[in-house]
Amino acid sequence: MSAVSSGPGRLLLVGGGNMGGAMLRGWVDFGLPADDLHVVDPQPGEALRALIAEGRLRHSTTVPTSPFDVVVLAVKPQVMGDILPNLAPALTPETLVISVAAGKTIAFIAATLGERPIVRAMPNTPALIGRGITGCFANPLVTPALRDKAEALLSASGAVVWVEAEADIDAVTAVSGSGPAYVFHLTEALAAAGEAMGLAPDLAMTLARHTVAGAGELMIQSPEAPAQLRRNVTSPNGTTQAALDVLMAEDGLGPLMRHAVTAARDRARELSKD
Ligand SMILES: NC(=O)C1=CN([C@@H]2O[C@H](COP(=O)(O)OP(=O)(O)OC[C@H]3O[C@@H](n4cnc5c(N)ncnc54)[C@H](O)[C@@H]3O)[C@@H](O)[C@H]2O)C=CC1
Ligand SMILES: O=C(O)[C@@H]1CCC=N1
Repeated sequence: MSAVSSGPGRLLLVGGGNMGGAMLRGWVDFGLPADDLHVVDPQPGEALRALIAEGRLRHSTTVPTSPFDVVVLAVKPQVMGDILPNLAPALTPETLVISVAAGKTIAFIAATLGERPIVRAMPNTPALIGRGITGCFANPLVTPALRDKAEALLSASGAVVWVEAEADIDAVTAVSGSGPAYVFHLTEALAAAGEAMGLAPDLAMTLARHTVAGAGELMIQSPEAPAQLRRNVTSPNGTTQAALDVLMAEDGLGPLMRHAVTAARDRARELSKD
């Protein structure tokens, strides 16, 4: 994190919504000075409005005319095409562009912004509490120093991993970019199952939330693999085994998850064509 504290230079974030806002929180908490952090968003949401009110960053509704060292694109993929032509005043040939937009390729971005250092990054919303993970791909114009800068910035949101093939970003999107939603839905489904067995809704949700959160934390803190942690819960012929016989059946969670994650990956591929 020292690179962020010592300054990545001037950073422009385009789009301070759910994802941009979550990354912003990490940059603010890690001490990026307000004068070096500028957000363009014509309709700032609640989180961004709070940071603006606290004086933690600069904000405008259009792209500023001064150049930036790093420009992070966090608008919806569908509006990327409208945004890119407006960015010229904020760019120098050395500006590092980081895009978190699902599906939008480096070639798509370079077609408007020109050949330049570009990183495609796929973060996730646990970034809001510094517990995200970001998968990244850098084009060949990203020097080792720029890669370090990107990694320092993105690690303000949690872990950072790099992939060697740009196409893998679509799979990263499907696994970890969208992944928090699967876990939240699992929590909803677990609570609903408890409710269906007669537990009060609040109690069922409390049990489900703490179970998912506790199991998640255990997976991070324990040296044991998830499969072993699962075995540790499963007494032979006990209650867990009865449930896992359903979840691990041929038509259980495994194929369903593969089906769902493949749908997300395929949608990322489609977004590249919009
Ligand atoms: N939400 C998530 O969990 C993740 C989202 N992403 C990517 O992040 C990007 C943003 O997604 P969200 O934050 O979920 O969407 P969002 O709708 O919450 O945020 C988008 C923001 O862009 C702003 N905006 C719209 N037009 C603009 C313009 N012309 N100039 C500047 N800002 C503009 C909106 O006012 C809004 O605040 C997408 O490309 C998505 O694929 C990536 C990883 C995870
Ligand atoms: O749903 C989406 O398209 C974005 C990308 C990953 C998470 N949210």
